[in-house]
Amino acid sequence: MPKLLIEGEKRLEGRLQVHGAKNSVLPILAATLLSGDCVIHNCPRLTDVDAACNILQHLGSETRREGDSILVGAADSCCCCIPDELMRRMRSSIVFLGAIVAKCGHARISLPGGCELGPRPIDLHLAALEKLGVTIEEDHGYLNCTVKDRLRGASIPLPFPSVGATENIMIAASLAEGETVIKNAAREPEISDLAAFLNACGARVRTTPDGDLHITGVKSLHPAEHSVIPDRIAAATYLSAAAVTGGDVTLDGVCTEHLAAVLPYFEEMGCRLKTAPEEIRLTAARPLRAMSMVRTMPYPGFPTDAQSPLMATACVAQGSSIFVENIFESRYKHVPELIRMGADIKVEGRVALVHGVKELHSATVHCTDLRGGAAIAVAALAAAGETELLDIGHIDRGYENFEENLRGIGAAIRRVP
Ligand SMILES: CC(=O)N[C@H]1[C@@H](OP(=O)(O)OP(=O)(O)OC[C@H]2O[C@@H](n3ccc(=O)[nH]c3=O)[C@H](O)[C@@H]2O)O[C@H](CO)[C@@H](O)[C@@H]1O
Ligand SMILES: C=C(OP(=O)(O)O)C(=O)O
Repeated sequence: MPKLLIEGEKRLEGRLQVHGAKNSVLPILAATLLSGDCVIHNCPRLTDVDAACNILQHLGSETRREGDSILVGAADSCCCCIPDELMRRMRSSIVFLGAIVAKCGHARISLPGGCELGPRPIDLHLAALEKLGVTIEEDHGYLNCTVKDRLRGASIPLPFPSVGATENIMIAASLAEGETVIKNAAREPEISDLAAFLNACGARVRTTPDGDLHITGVKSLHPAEHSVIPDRIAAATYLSAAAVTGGDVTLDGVCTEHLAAVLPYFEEMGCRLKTAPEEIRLTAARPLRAMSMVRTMPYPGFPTDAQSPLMATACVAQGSSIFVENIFESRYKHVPELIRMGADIKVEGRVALVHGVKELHSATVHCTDLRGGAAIAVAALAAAGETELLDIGHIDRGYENFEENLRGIGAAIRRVP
């Protein structure tokens, strides 16, 4: 199994281009099933994106990569079934359900994979699709879904603004008869990006000032060309890497606005930020100062996906930082690995208390999940000695050219088979 070897204590300096957002490109690729013949630009090279293309191919669409673009051909006939092996490869496989039922009127899928962050039920997805007229029956780990006639628009109040459920409803409701209103819809930038793509294909999706999403169903969608937004979580990770190494790094191709909840924490740590709409320069303080409380919340709050990379920087900041994880029940799996590297962290339920230490040291550590793995790599960049990072397949799900990017700004990091 490949692993990363990271020799720490190298100051990061230079410029780095941030890739397109994993959490945008995946639902957009699912939605292409309804429009066909699309060109999607700024698609990162990630194993999750490969998985999405494999699902599209299995369903009957051709996909071809040209540079950072993916060309998706129209599926003449859709096979309507995603096998278990493909479903398990990522969380976003569930977002294909809304697309398949809208296109074919029936679907057979099993449960999705993705990072293990505690229970990740899909009850909100299924209840919403039922409201749109889908009948769902469980059959030995598979869901058999059927639509009588056509999907019908409905009022769908979400008890929690689930990102995936909002996406599934948006895609399915685009071809439903009549209007769908999603109350308490997720507001993440990736939701707006999916809406922009659907609208480019002829859908009618709009957000009202109170944050509700209104989707007026249309008869069919047409092909479109779309460019995916920058990955705000990759940006937050590379800023964390710059901060923890006392570095001076400029990120290109970002959307600063999407990072509004994250950037103030770097300033609190004493880092200087110079921002333009598509560029952020971080000049780190030495030593870093602890952060006040970081509470993860749905957008526009602090993103749960950025919790672990920021925690890695807090490990070497002077003073104590508090993290409160409000989105997932079990998103501190990286903590025992950081402790192996000398971090001082206590976890109680949703709260993690990080006492900054003077120095981290190298160790043999495992990626526990995607962002947890990236966080451990960030810590290793600051640690004395050479860290051996295992199970790096998690990192490949969400970071394009992770080690090349970091090496380009001065990190001593290499992948060994
Ligand atoms: C591929 C993708 O875009 N992944 C992101 C997406 O995941 P994902 O779409 O899975 O996240 P959700 O917003 O749906 O989940 C948030 C919370 O709602 C709960 N829930 C969700 C659905 C449901 O049917 N029932 C239910 O109880 C989940 O268990 C979790 O506790 O949003 C998360 C929250 O911003 C991010 O961390 C993930 O990176
Ligand atoms: C949790 C994440 O991904 P997924 O939902 O695909 O598991 C993530 O991107 O941090």
